[in-house]
Amino acid sequence: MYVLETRDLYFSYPDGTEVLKGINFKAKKGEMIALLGPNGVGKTTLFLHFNGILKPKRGEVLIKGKPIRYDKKGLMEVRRTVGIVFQNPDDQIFAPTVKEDVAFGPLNLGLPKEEVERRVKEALKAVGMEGYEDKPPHLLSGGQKKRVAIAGILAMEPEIIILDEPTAGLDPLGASKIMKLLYDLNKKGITIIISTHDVDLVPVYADRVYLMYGGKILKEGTPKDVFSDVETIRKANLRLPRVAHLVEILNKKDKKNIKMGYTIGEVRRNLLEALNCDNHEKNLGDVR
Ligand SMILES: Nc1ncnc2c1ncn2[C@@H]1O[C@H](COP(=O)(O)OP(=O)(O)OP(=O)(O)O)[C@@H](O)[C@H]1O
Repeated sequence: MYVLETRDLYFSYPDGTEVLKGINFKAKKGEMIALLGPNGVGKTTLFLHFNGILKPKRGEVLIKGKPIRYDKKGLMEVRRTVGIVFQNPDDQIFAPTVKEDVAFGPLNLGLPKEEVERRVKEALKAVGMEGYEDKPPHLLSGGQKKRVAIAGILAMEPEIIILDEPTAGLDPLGASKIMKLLYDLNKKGITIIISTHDVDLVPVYADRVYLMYGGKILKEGTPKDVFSDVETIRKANLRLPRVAHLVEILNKKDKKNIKMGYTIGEVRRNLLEALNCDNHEKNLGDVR
């Protein structure tokens, strides 16, 4: 059984813009999935279907095998299981202080005060924002706001967290830190689904990739499955990860024969192999 599934999903906005054209998407418990696609292909629109904010024109969305019910009770149930972190934290954070903001969701669930306090404390700890409890969110940096938005969702203790372009607008260090945080949350068992057009980050963190273009899924599989189909990647106006592009150039232009890789770790290992370095295995550690 899948924790989240869409079957032949179609959606158009009221102005007639047809955005989703038959999307079949499946997430297994504990997976870290990247929905990869350039601007405007419908990633956000698809995500808004994952917890019932938008209702499909045709097809269905299933959470843990059950179709979403779009009445108040059904939507409450879905939102306990699936949390969404929007692209712009300002769309999500509105309370006067960080702790009130993170407490908002659990309070709405009607949980006792002590339980809310426990969840707020744990969520802020998980995102590394302890000590900011009384700070007004509008005084935080972009990266800190993103963390608070994630904490607000974590405090709901969802099984699935959907993040719309979690690294957008962050500097390289901030982006890596957010991805590391998501990686750690995923290792604790939370299913994570992110949308992104950052092709360098995807192979490092994702177990599986959906490549979206023109309201359709063009390809699905492991990062290796998806990125080895260079033609489809380019058709979707994306590119290979930089390190894979380097291997492509070395093989094509310099007539080398280096095994392809998609992360720095993989390419480093493959280059060392090609250079016949005999001691590389024990020095490499994590090949991501
Ligand atoms: N409320 C709306 N009414 C009409 N059209 C909309 C609305 N919201 C989005 N669209 C259109 O739907 C299409 C898909 O938008 P969406 O935001 O889902 O794409 P995206 O892949 O998330 O893009 P990005 O990577 O830029 O965030 C775009 O053509 C957009 O202009």
